[in-house]
Parts: sequence; structure tokens; C-alpha cells
Amino acid sequence: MGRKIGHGLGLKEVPFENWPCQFRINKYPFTPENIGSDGLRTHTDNGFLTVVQDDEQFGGLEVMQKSGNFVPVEPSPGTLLVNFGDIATVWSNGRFYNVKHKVVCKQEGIRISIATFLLGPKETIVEAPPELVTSENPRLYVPFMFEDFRKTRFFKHLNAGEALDHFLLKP
Ligand SMILES: O=C(O)CCC(=O)C(=O)O
Ligand SMILES: [Fe+2]
Repeated sequence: MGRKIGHGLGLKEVPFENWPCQFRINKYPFTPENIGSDGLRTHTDNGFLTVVQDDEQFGGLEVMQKSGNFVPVEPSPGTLLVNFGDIATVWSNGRFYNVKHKVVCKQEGIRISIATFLLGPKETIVEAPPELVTSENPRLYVPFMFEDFRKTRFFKHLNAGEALDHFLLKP
């Protein structure tokens, strides 16, 4: 998938080969009192991209449009959902949108989703490849280590994309 994304941008090579992945099963034990409230608060994913197998019975995942409106993503049996995270915005030099999303409790019961996260590189810096930096699209972010980015997000509680502002070249 990473290779296809890179090719879509006109790149011959992509760096994702050794980037770590994280696998997580989310379990939401929703009670009647939870209905209408957030099961998972608005956030962006911190890595490059996420592949989600959503709960086919429950629904409840909502993504935020640039306008700020949340739009429900109705689960579709047999399909996976893919979204970009913060590192995709940095690596693509602003071309990819780190979509904000949340989970709303729609009904009582145990909601399960399965997510695989392609994170950022462990040993190399995160930066847009030179082909994606031009005079019309100058570099947006200071090159950084993914681990430093993750710590900034975690310790400053910046879970909805705001951590990227700390790494802007021109704040
Ligand atoms: O449970 C879901 O549908 C989404 C989960 C999610 O956004 C996450 O694990 O980061
Ligand atoms: Fe997420």
C-alpha cells in the first residue's frame, strides 16, 4: 500500500519497508448510559496510516471534515477503512490529511474494532522526500525522530494533530 501511495505521488522509492507496525483490538463495553457520548475522543492517529476493521453491527466511527463537521462512517461488511495519521502529513509535505476521528456510542453492547497502525521509522528521521519539496511547496516541518514526536504528543496531551504545530518550520 505504501509503495502504491508513493508511486501515486510520482516517487520511485518509498521508505516504509522497515517502519514498525502496531496491532490493536479496541473493545468498547457500551452501557445504556453511554449512548450519545464519545467512546473514543476526537484524535488523529500518530503514525503514517491506519487500517481499520470496524465493528459491522455497531457503527459509531465519525470522521471530521475540514469544515469541522463530523460525518459518520457506516461500516460496510467485507471492507477495511484506511486513514492517514500525523506522520503522513509530514512525510507528504502537507499533501495528506491527518483526519480527525472519534467513536460515538450508538447502542448498548460490546463494540469491537481491529486496527493496524503503520507508525513512523524507529531509526531514521521523518521528513518529506526531496521530490515533494519545491519552491511552490516549501518544506513545512523540521525533520524529526518519530519517538520525539510521539513523546510531544503524549506528554503535552496533543492528540488531535496539534503536536505537528511544534514541528512547523515557520510557526
Ligand atoms: O474503533 C474505531 O472504529 C476506531 C479506532 C481508532 O480510531 C483507533 O484505534 O485509533
Ligand atoms: Fe484512531
